[in-house]
Amino acid sequence: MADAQQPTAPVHYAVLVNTHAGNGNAGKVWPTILKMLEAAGVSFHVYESQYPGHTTIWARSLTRTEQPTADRQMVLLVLGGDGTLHQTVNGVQSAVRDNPHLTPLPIAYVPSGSGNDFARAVGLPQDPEKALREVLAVTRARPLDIGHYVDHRQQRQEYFTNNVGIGFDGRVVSTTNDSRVKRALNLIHLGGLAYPVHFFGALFKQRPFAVRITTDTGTQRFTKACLVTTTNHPFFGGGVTVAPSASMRDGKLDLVVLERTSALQFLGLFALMVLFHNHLKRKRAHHFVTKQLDLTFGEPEYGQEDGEIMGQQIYDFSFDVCQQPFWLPLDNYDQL
Ligand SMILES: Nc1ncnc2c1ncn2[C@@H]1O[C@H](COP(=O)(O)OP(=O)(O)OP(=O)(O)O)[C@@H](O)[C@H]1O
Repeated sequence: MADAQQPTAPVHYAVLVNTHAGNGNAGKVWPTILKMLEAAGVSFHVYESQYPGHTTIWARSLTRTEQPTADRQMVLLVLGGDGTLHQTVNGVQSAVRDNPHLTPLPIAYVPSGSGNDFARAVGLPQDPEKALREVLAVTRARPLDIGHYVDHRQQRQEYFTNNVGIGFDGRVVSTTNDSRVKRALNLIHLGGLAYPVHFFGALFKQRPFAVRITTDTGTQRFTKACLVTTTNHPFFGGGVTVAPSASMRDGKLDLVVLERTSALQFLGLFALMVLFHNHLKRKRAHHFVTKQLDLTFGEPEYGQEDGEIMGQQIYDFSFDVCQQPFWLPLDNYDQL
């Protein structure tokens, strides 16, 4: 893949802030980040998210109106979690899809969510202040893979930086983000415990299901699938290594299918994934690396994309890969 060298026009940052990310953590670090931006003397403007989905609208409109010129390179600097980054990528890419003459604006990122899997995948510090210092030293954008899917039933399409999970991880995310337990734990600053609580709930509630999978090499049908995750990089669920060898530069997506014969067997497989990352060697685990992918489910299942709820529905998706320029300190670019 070509390394997109950018013109060295002066950078202007559009800072897209979601103070609600990370159970409010982003709101706490934002005053410090703002002071650091002012102290660095960089040119910037702040766009604060007022409601879920607002960041997509900002990113889409900025991509249309702030195309790079010889005098100015606009960079979208995201302060939030994986969900906020997801919204930003969708704003940029949907604008370019509607008007292919547009250049996608590069995205910089200061992680302040609860999972921060994208930051982990690209080797960006999890500490927002450290990440900002590194981001401000970046001088050019470089492309990385992002996933794209078409939802045939709902007739819509979407982009993702991390993964789309249908089945077990979809259920954990959906029940956690939707739950009274999480709101109660948030009040006593223990929101992080909500995931383990719902993990064990999902372990007993998630029944095996059928899925038909078509990859570059053919079609296969599974009848006892429990987790069907299409991923752009190794991590999901806040640092769990679902696909250890997944690359953001190979122009391909990794698909991991875990089958379930009993709650105990699935728990064992999941434990291997969390502790030793060697789950893909087991008989009930299946791994595909593919440029294109069709997933067709027979029954309603829960889904998540980049840690955001997709709802419970009968999924019929086609996936492929495209590129997004990122304004990040990618010292490890060749290894991604
Ligand atoms: N003004 C707002 N009010 C309420 N929610 C918002 C607002 N703006 C954005 N959101 C929502 O905040 C949610 C959380 O954001 P995000 O995913 O970035 O953080 P996170 O879930 O803590 O991080 P991670 O995905 O890394 O675990 C998203 O679902 C987004 O839609």
